[in-house]
Amino acid sequence: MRPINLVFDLDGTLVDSAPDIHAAVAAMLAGEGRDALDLATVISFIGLGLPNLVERVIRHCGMNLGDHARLVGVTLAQYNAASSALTRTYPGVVAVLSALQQAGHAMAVCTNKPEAPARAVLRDLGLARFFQVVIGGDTLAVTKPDPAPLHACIAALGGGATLYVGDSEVDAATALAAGVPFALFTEGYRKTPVADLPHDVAFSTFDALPALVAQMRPV
Ligand SMILES: O=C(O)COP(=O)(O)O
Ligand SMILES: [Mg+2]
Repeated sequence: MRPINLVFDLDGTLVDSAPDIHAAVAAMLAGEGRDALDLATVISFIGLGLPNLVERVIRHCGMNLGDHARLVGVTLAQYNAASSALTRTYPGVVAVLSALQQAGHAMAVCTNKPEAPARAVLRDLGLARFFQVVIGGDTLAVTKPDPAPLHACIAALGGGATLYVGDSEVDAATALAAGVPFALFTEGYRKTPVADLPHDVAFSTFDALPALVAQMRPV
């Protein structure tokens, strides 16, 4: 098997981070004198980064969009204070990343989460050592589904054959826009049926990923 590049999405792919995102939103809402949203509602807002998530919360709650920048700041501060307290890796993630690293694959994270908390989550959950490159939602001027963050990850890994691994509509669109093969993790935060999400391969448990990587023909 020839080593390839593996680029991973973070939220809903490597880690179930929704409980901490939910808590940060709840703390922000409490500061505004409002009740928390339920977890499923917050999960439905994850995918296009924190500023977009806060905008969706504001619209959902009938709050003032003029407060958007302030509420993004409040939510990010809350999240930075506790970005990994309730966040867990999906089963098998650490063992599989170890095996893939051992096999010589170069690996990166391409997330719409801001870079600082993305790095904190990776560090706190023992994942940082697997990734040569981390690009977050505020690293470049554009975010996924623009293909630039994924292309920047691949370039930073030295170019060459790459598989992008993600859980959501945004990831499928990013892979298509970038012209990169896409492996869909089906147990994350997607809202669309698997059959309706463009993907090359799909998997529901991480122990299935190495075999899918091995099947990839380097181009
Ligand atoms: O922060 C988000 O909204 C999504 O993050 P992700 O790109 O790691 O899924
Ligand atoms: Mg995701």
